[in-house]
This record gives sequence, C-alpha cells and structure tokens, in this order.
Amino acid sequence: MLYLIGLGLSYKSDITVRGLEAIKKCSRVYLEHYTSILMAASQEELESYYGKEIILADRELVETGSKQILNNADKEDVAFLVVGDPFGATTHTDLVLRAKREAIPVEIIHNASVMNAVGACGLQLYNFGQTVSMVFFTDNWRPDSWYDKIWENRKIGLHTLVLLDIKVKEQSIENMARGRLIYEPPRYMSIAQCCEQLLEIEEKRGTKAYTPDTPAVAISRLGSSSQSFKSGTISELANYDSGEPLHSLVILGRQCHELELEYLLEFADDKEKFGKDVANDQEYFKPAAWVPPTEDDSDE
Ligand SMILES: C[S@@+](CC[C@H](N)C(=O)[O-])C[C@H]1O[C@@H](n2cnc3c(N)ncnc32)[C@H](O)[C@@H]1O
Repeated sequence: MLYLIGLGLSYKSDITVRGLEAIKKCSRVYLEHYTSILMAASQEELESYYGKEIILADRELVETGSKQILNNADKEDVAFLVVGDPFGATTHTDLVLRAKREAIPVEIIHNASVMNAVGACGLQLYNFGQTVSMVFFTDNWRPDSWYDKIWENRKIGLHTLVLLDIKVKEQSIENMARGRLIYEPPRYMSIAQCCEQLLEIEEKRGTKAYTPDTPAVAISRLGSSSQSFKSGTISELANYDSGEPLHSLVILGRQCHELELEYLLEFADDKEKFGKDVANDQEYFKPAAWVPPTEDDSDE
C-alpha cells in the first residue's frame, strides 16, 4: 500500500491519529521536501515521534525517481508524507497515477492545508477564486501568467490566494553547469518581495488588475504559535517585515462582505484608512451595470 499522508501545518502532533498509525506500519517513510516545510518540527524530531527513519524526497526524487518510492509498494507499506494536505496547492496526483498504473493500492490520509486554513484571516473560503503562485524573479526570468488569473478573479469579485515561492534544494547556475551537487541555502519569499513583484508586473502590464492601493492581507506562519496577519494595501505591504517563513498573501476581491472587513480591520495599522482603501477599491473595480439589449441592438 502507498499511503499519502498529510502532516498539517506546523507541529509534529498535527498529524492525524490515522496518519500516525499508518506510518507505524510502513517499511519506508518519505517526506516530500520541496513544496513546503513543517515549521515547528525538525526531521530528527519527526523521526523520534514516529519511531521511523525518514527519507527526504526532493523534487528530483518525486518527479523522476518515483520508481524508488513505489518499489515493492504492492507488497509492503510505504508512506509519502506531505506538509499540509497531499492535495493542497501542489498536488501529488502524478505519484498516485503512477502507483495506480502499477496496480499498487493507494490510501490518502488528509489533513489541514494552507488552502483552507487561510480562512483564519477572516475572508470566506467561498469567496476565493483561482490560487496563484509567485516565483522568485531572476534577471532573465520574470514569469507573470498569474497576473491574468488575478484579473479574472477580481473581475468577478473574488479574493486571490497568492502562494510564495520556496527554494529548499537549489543549485547555482554555475554549480549546475559544472555538474556539482552543491546546494544553496534554503530561501523563502517574503511578503515584501511578493508585493514588489506584483507592483513591477502591474506597471509593465498596465491593465490595472490591481493597483498599489488595492487592499490585501499578509498571512504568516499559519497554524504555528507565531501565526500573524497584516492588512494593508499592496504598496504598504511591500514595506512590511513579515519575519520568519512561511508566508502567503490574499489580494481582496471586489465583493468584501462587511463581516470579512470587520475581521480584517483587526489586522490593520490604520483601521480608518484601510476601511477607505477597501471602499475605494470596490468602487474602482465595480463593473459597468448590465444593460439588457434593446431591439435596435439585435441582428434581426
Ligand atoms: C506549494 S504550497 C504547498 C501547500 C501544502 N501542501 C498545504 O496543503 O498546505 C506551499 C506554499 O503555501 C504557503 N503556505 C504553506 N503553509 C503555510 C503556512 N503555514 N502559513 C503561510 N503560508 C503557507 C506558502 O506560500 C508556501 O510557499
């Protein structure tokens, strides 16, 4: 059996009882180690909590070396641990499909994900549109396909969850070119960097999917003892020190319910200003009223 087990967001004890029982039966335990990190537990702490050795699974192992993970999984139990939920944000459907093709039985054990815990900022999960990912820009790679998705969400009034890039096992271009397996220290995008990149692309595109004055909420270390939220405009949050990772950002949609706003105001430095920023943004982004076609407009 291949078990895909969600670890939840922060503590070693966030794993479910069923998840822990499954790990105890497994002969190999992999921890997916490139899309997220468990903030309040080290590998050693997890190993002693589970009473099992953990094999760290980087992107290469999961995407190209899945044979190793699936090896013998039709005869023995193998666990693949994912911080959050196995299907939260980066899904691991690939691994499941490969297992199914090899007739390996699969069981999924779910847990909390950033995709639902984000509701802790006060915005209704029902009012979210497409989630987007913000990657670290480099000198010659500044992808911006997420911009259109934010625009589509905002056009129909929905909030956008922006997930921020993390790089946990990255080679420098020089080391890669020379085939040297030397890795850079881990990097986690901050809220300020995310907002700077948002503003850069808005300036380049100029179609005002959002503006520097668009309200947003920064969400840091969700589910940990130092979880924090900060409401502000994108330009204000471009100067915000968000502290230790992990971070996510939500760009508000046009339809911000009064209860959502009441919640967000708790996290604003200047409540009155934030309230006005939200009102102005909603006004600015209101679509033109729909006018039913008249007979003159019709082709007949
Ligand atoms: C690719 S997603 C993986 C999500 C994970 N599988 C889950 O279900 O929560 C990782 C990104 O989600 C966001 N994230 C994950 N956990 C978070 C947390 N506890 N607090 C804030 N953001 C978080 C960060 O932007 C992080 O870089």
